[in-house]
Amino acid sequence: MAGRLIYLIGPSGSGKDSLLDAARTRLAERGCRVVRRVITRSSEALGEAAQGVSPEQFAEMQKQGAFALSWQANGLSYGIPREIDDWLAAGQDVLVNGSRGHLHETRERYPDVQVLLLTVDLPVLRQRLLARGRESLAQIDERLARNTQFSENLLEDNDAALCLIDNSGPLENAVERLLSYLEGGRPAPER
Ligand SMILES: Nc1ncnc2c1ncn2[C@@H]1O[C@H](COP(=O)(O)OP(=O)(O)O)[C@@H](O)[C@H]1O
Ligand SMILES: O=P(O)(O)OC[C@H]1O[C@H](OP(=O)(O)OP(=O)(O)O)[C@H](O)[C@@H]1O
Repeated sequence: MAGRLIYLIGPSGSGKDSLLDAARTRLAERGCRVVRRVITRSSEALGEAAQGVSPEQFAEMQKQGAFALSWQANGLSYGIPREIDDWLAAGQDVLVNGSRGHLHETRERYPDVQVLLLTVDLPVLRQRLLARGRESLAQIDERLARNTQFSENLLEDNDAALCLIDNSGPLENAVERLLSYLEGGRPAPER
């Protein structure tokens, strides 16, 4: 049986990278692969979460068909290596740090994709982006503005296939909800 493609989305700063990092070992124990993305952001070049490449390298990789999915956002290009198709075909679950903006295309290519939306209360989100200190104030405001565009649409769609995980509290709570989702198909109810 084919594995499940699980597509984790959420606002910038909602904790997608943190959640995947914190859950990495336990996900591996359950046979779930976390995709290492290709990003035109050099500071992530050494991280487990991403391979940093130049825009030229990215364009070349894209031309060679290296990506199963790819998108542009926040001035960066992101690619999901096409190896995920082999993993899925071999029955492995695959977790992707995805893009809200690319959800439609992802669903077209992978109709059975399972979508997890990570949410954080707005004041907490702003604080976390400021504390992360990776972007300038102007960039943070751009990211927060990008949220309004997506969050309302996603939540108003009343999309039954969308599963929500709140990360306004301790990260460990979100980790537990992610893992119980993987075990049962749906996370335990919010406490
Ligand atoms: N549950 C949490 N409690 C406190 N801080 C968190 C929590 N989750 C994430 N953070 C912090 O919030 C910031 C944004 O998280 P990050 O994983 O980079 O988000 P994303 O990948 O969605 O942009 C980081 O500085 C991270 O350490
Ligand atoms: O369409 P959106 O949902 O807005 O997503 C755009 C991109 O932003 C995030 O990446 P990244 O981890 O580089 O950014 P972040 O840490 O600020 O979330 C996300 O994983 C997408 O690749």
